[in-house]
Order: sequence, then C-alpha cells, then structure tokens
Amino acid sequence: MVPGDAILETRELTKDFGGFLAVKGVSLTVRRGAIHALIGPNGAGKTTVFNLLTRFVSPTSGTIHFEGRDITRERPAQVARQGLVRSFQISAVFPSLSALENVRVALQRARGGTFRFWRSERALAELDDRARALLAEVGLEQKAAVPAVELPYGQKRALELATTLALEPALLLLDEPTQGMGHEDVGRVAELIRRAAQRRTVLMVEHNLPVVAGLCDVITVLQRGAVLAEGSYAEVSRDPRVLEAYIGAPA
Ligand SMILES: Nc1ncnc2c1ncn2[C@@H]1O[C@H](COP(=O)(O)OP(=O)(O)OP(=O)(O)O)[C@@H](O)[C@H]1O
Repeated sequence: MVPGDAILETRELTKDFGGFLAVKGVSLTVRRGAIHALIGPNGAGKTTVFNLLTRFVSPTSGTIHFEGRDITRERPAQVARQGLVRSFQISAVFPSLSALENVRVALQRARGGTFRFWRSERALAELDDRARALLAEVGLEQKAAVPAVELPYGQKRALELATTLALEPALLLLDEPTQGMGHEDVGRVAELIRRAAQRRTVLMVEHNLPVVAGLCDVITVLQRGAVLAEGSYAEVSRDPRVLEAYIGAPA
C-alpha cells in the first residue's frame, strides 16, 4: 500500500506531569497505509505519546485528529470503536480458552459490546469462519484447538494480535511488539506486522532498530519529549542529531 492522506494528526501535543514536560509540542502525521515507527532513547516520551493517542492520558494542550475528527477529549473506548486500537488495549488472552475461542470472544466483544454468555453454541459457531480467517492471518490456523496457555511465547503474541485485529482497527498501535523475543520470533512477528499492515495503518514503538529498518516507511525520532527527526530509516539513521541522541556523542 502506498501511504496516502493523513489518518492521524497531532498538533503541538503536550503533556505536563506536575511540572515535568514528558511530551513537548509533538506534531505527528501518520499517513494511511504506512508502517510508522516511533523511536527514541529511554524516557523520550514514546509511551506517553501512545497513552495520549489512545486517550489513557489527557494532554495538557494540543489536539489529536483521527480520520479528520477531533478526538482530543474523547474516551478511550470511543476512540477504539472508531478504529484506533492499541494491541492489548481491549483484548486479553484467556489462558484456558483455545486459540479459536479467544478470537471468537474478541469478535463477540467487537460486535456485541458486552460479553454475552447466553449466546448459543450455534451462534458462536457462526463466528468461526471469521475467527479462523483471523487465525490464518497470523499463521495460527493449525493451532485453533490449542489452549492459549500451551502456545509458545511468539505464538501467544500472534494470538494477541489476532484478537486485536478482531476489533477491525484502521490504525493499529503496537507497543514494542518484538520485546522479549528471541531472534526467530522477532522475524516471525515482523512478518506478521507486514501482513497486518497490508490493509491497515500501523504506528509502532520499537526498540529493535533492524526491525524498524526492515519494516517501517516513516520513522519519527523523539528525544526528551520532542520530535528530533523524521524520515525514512536511511535518512534518520545518518542524521547526526539522531546519532548523538542514541550514542550520546557527535558522530
Ligand atoms: N505518570 C507520570 N508521572 C510523571 N512522570 C511520568 C509519568 N509517565 C511518564 N513520566 C516521565 O515522562 C518521561 C517519558 O516517559 P515515557 O515512558 O513516555 O518514555 P519512553 O520513551 O516510552 O521510554 P522507554 O523507552 O524507557 O519506555 C520519563 O521521564 C518518565 O519518567
């Protein structure tokens, strides 16, 4: 997908935690269809930006527009319903349920609002096609019957991704999707993100720079709460200010 119009725009987004400016005037444009990374040294404000976007935290000043609509003061659930969804925001994996059951529950929540225990087996079975399609999308079609607790770590993360995709995000926020993974799982998850991004926009916080280099169209570098640089990986990785922020010395 060629990145297009802006799906998300922040203007001068600022968060003051009792005198400490964790986010300072961040104006960020995420283009439709892009895989956009937010990187930066520890404490740069990446998580706070995510919390502002999902409305877990209210900005001190500035605005957030999603799909052209001002969501600056909306509630997290409203924002999620409009399609701005953070992985693990709503979905949680139930360990004793099978992979398929987990995705079915996520689909029910997305469609029905509340978890309706009284739904018949037959009604649940109707969700199976969609649930199986989502499992296939994350490469777990052979694991449908396996209880989530028995899946290895990388597959559990893939299942979490499937339960998030059940919410039909237009913009998927991923918070360090490869954190804590071994080399093999990192490659697999990167491939899953690439696939998921074929029909969606992705904004991710990621510390693994080779993953960012291989996956992301646009990279915004934050430092001390402000945007330091933005561009392709090739551009930002040779920017002396970025090198200095990461290495702590001029290039
Ligand atoms: N609720 C809070 N109250 C006060 N300070 C906070 C709060 N949340 C975050 N901060 C501070 O804001 C700064 C930015 O934190 P944030 O977690 O957004 O950075 P980050 O870029 O996500 O870092 P990391 O890569 O380590 O996760 C840090 O100095 C942090 O201590």
